[in-house]
Amino acid sequence: MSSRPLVGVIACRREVEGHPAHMVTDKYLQALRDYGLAPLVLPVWEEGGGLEASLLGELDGLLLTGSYTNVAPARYGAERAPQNTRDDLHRDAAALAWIPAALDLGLPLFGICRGFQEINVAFGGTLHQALQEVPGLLDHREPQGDKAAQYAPSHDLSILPGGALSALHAAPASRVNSLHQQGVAELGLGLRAEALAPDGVVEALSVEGARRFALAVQWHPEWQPAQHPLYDALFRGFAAACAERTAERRGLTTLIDA
Ligand SMILES: N[C@@H](CCC(=O)NCCCC(=O)O)C(=O)O
Repeated sequence: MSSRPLVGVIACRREVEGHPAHMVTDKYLQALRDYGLAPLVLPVWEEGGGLEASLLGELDGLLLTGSYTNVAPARYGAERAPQNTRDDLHRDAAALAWIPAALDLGLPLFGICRGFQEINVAFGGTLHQALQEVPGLLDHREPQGDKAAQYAPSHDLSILPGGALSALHAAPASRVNSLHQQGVAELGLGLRAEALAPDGVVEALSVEGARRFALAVQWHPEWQPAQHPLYDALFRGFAAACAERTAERRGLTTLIDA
């Protein structure tokens, strides 16, 4: 048996070569592997929410990745804005079923970009569908250029004191990349804002009262995490929580077997 904690990674459903497919870009899987974790891609289906939520109990962590698609506005009671054109209803169904199940199981939960937005919606929060159209807010979309330019840090970040993020990374400020059009409008009940962009947009959140790591960020820490102290701290914190869960799960298995 691998000693690496097993981390479920939500897939996106897209058409590939004319067929519906389940896919995750490699940088998410590679980052998990680099931090000592074993990623397992989880398929999503709209009917039944994909993989049965009870199977999450076989995992040591859950990663909700970024995606160019958006949570359907009907999921948070909004009309569709014209700038909001890309859905993945299969992923919406799976994410919104798995988030409460993962938290009930005490599974470490890490949300990135779309994953961050899904956690907010799962807790009853709402999203701005086009931040760049909201007076007073910055344009949070990626800069033009190659991937290195798009994923380079592009705005400041204030880390709020006394929270789960500041416990992982003590510096009160950082700079992060930014590749999103949507963002938190109202924060869901039971979530805590952990970091803010210069325009006040929530950039990181945690789940209050969660048994283990339950953090989500609007930026992309999976991009070269070892080169950025804040990104590195996030993956180290998630990996440590997953390892703790592995120890608990395997301890329980041994007790049941005895
Ligand atoms: N579509 C949402 C979420 C943005 C997001 O997750 N971007 C991912 C970019 C590709 C990647 O690096 O995985 C929005 O626009 O706000």
